[in-house]
Amino acid sequence: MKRINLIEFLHNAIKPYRLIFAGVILCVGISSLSVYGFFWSIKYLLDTLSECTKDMSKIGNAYKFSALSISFIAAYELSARIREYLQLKMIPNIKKNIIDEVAGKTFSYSYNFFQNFTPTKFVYSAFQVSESTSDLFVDYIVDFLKTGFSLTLACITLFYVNSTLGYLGISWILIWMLSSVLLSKITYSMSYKLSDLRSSLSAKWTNTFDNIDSVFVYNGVEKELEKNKAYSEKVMNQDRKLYKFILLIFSSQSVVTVLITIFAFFYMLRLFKYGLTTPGDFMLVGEIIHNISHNLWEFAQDLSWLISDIGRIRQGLDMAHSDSIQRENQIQKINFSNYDISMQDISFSYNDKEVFSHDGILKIKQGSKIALVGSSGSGKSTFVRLLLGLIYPQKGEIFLGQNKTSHMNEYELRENFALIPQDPKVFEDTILSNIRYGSFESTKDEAMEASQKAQIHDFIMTLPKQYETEIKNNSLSGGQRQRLMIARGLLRNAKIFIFDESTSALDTITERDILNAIEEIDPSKTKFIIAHRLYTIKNADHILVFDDGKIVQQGNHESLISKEGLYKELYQIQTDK
Ligand SMILES: Nc1ncnc2c1ncn2[C@@H]1O[C@H](COP(=O)(O)OP(=O)(O)OP(=O)(O)O)[C@@H](O)[C@H]1O
Repeated sequence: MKRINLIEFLHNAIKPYRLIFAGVILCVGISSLSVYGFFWSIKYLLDTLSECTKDMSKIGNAYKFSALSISFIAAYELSARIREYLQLKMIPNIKKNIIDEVAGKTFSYSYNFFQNFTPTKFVYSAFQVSESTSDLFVDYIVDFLKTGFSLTLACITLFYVNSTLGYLGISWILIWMLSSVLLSKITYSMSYKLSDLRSSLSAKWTNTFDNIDSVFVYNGVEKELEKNKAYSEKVMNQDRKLYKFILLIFSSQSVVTVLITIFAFFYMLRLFKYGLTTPGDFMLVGEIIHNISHNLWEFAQDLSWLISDIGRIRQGLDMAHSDSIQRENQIQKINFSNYDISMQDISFSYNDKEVFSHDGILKIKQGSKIALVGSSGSGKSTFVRLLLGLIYPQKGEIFLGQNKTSHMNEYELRENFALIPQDPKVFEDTILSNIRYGSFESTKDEAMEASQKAQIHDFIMTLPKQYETEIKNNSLSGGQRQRLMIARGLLRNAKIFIFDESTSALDTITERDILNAIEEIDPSKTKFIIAHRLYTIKNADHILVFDDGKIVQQGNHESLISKEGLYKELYQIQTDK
């Protein structure tokens, strides 16, 4: 697993805006120079005014320095506003791109990743990455640049006034920065942990809401509140720890600032006493000390928040990259003369625990109707996921036509399938969009035809906006969702249909009608039907009986019922014969 490189990630985010970013840097430089230009012109104004107390003929110079001071203020304001305008052109776009990039990366993960992840934790972390990354650009990069320019100019000015003060300034800045950087390592690990705790807390809340029926029916509100409170306390403690630490750093830095200010003022007074400084120099040094102190504070604060943000970004990126199974096979050109399926010496395991295997060759002819039966957890869905290329066997090969599925492009492989899942969920969109998900190019008439076959059309026509009605999972019954999925599947021009327990939530009459609709699907299409109710698959061409991750029996209904075995046992239990 390759960790996402943070620097590369930030560099990619800023790359398209190089020119604007260069403009921002230029504006920051002009602003800093204007501030110091202002300080210098005020120094000369002050010195000229003090000479004017003796000789009024120099008042013309005072006007010149006043005009210069005003120009520096104007230059500062102008460059600051241009910088903000440039940031406006850049920041919202960077934020959007980062959200898009995180979303795009998500879909490159394997199906296994989605089976095991917690959506809220992921979404929370992804948004943290986006927000924190844009903060990096808005607040920190610009602020650090400002601080860098300002402190450099401050040191140059101090050296010009007095070299002792210059060395004092440099030492102060270096010690402060070094200690801030060293201490920030501790802040970083604290922030990383805090971000992880926060995203886990939101995942806990979602889990509670996912179980809302049980929470209400089993009077679990108190228990849920308690559970979540325990977690929010953990978050609070970690938060407090971080704040305490930052306060400690800042307090020690405050002491240093006061000591240095005392020294600088007494030292300047001494120089003044011996006529070595002018009132203008005094004002200049006072301004610079104030400026250095202000900039160092900004630096320390920015650094602590920057480190917190980097902790958040790192945690989000690590989480987004916790994928483990990736395909390494070469993608090859595909070629179909038929859509027969075959498997050879297959074995698939989750975390080293084998959940499906088949020794030897299993062949399924194009156009056959295959039933998969067996108890819960026996491996039927795993078998289907292997066919769909959602997971890949650690051992053995699956062929579609003459092509190894592991060597096929995933999109090209899945184009051949329509899946009607066991636990249907809808997109929060219109009914029509949900059905047309089966084929984005299909027309409304085709979607309506599929809905009729799936026995859902009449229901749709009773809705206020019919096919344009917006739906949510909770606004449809389980059976309605199942029929919607069947319509979606029928709309796809697939070669292989997989019906995973797709009539389990339907009443007997609707179930019969749907089974008839399945019968009517083009006979050249292969159909897999996973069913617990064996009467629904009696007329299948071939029945595969699963037990404990293996196909333990196969044949048609008559042949299976005529011999002792799991199928006969299950059939007898269900029919009471
Ligand atoms: N993501 C996963 N991680 C670990 N084990 C898994 C995962 N998904 C499924 N399993 C395990 O694989 C085994 C086979 O599961 P599978 O879903 O294929 O069974 P099934 O026959 O389809 O069951 P059902 O009829 O209840 O849907 C089970 O023991 C299950 O616990």
